[in-house]
Amino acid sequence: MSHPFDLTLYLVTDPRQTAARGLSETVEQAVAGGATIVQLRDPDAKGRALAEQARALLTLLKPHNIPLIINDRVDVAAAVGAQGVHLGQDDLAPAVARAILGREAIVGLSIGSVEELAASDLGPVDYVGCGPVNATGTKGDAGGAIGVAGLNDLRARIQLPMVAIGGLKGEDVQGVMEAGADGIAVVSALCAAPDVAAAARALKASVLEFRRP
Ligand SMILES: Cc1ncc(COP(=O)(O)OP(=O)(O)O)c(N)n1
Ligand SMILES: Cc1nc(C(=O)O)sc1CCOP(=O)(O)O
Ligand SMILES: [Mg+2]
Repeated sequence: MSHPFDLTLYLVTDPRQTAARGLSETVEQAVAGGATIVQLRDPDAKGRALAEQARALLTLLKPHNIPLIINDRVDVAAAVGAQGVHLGQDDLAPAVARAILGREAIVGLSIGSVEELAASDLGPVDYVGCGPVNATGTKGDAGGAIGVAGLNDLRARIQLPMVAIGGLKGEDVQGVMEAGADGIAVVSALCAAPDVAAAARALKASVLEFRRP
């Protein structure tokens, strides 16, 4: 049984977009506004630097009982005792992450198409991240936008908790939630917002308003 988690409002961090405000300050404000889960994503960071960032975020998130997910780096997640890891189709396989991190770890997997779904072992997976729903400037190697229709298609085939990701703004929330997502994962809508807490509050209220009963 993995740590409890709530996909309602999933903050994914980005080193460029948090540079001015600072990583910890950005995460703190997002949590104040209602972010329910946080992923540390810094694809260019070396392991030691990533581990230091992760430890700082764990200290910050612990009193709020909010899980920290490490993007890609199962070794760093294990080293710092993070609650989970998010893996893509080219990262370590979920079964390997599960074997390393144990049964309590939250293991997320990216699925961007029916073909990727067919090639994936969802047995060791706790939730899926589906997208990009829209075009995004945050991830240079993201696949083509799948839109709400693509999300609908994946929802019909996947029983696991699902978070939608990719270019999501307030105006997209109704569509992705009506397609059956359990929440939204965002980088720029929070990290680049002038008021992170206010942006988080507004996004979360919208997710809760439009979530399927
Ligand atoms: C919640 C969530 N969903 C999808 C991704 C993308 O993961 P991946 O495809 O491995 O790409 P990178 O983020 O590693 O560049 C994610 N990170 N989080
Ligand atoms: C990290 C990530 N993964 C994606 C996927 O489709 O798997 S899109 C993405 C970046 C999302 O950033 P923004 O909210 O700024 O568009
Ligand atoms: Mg990855």
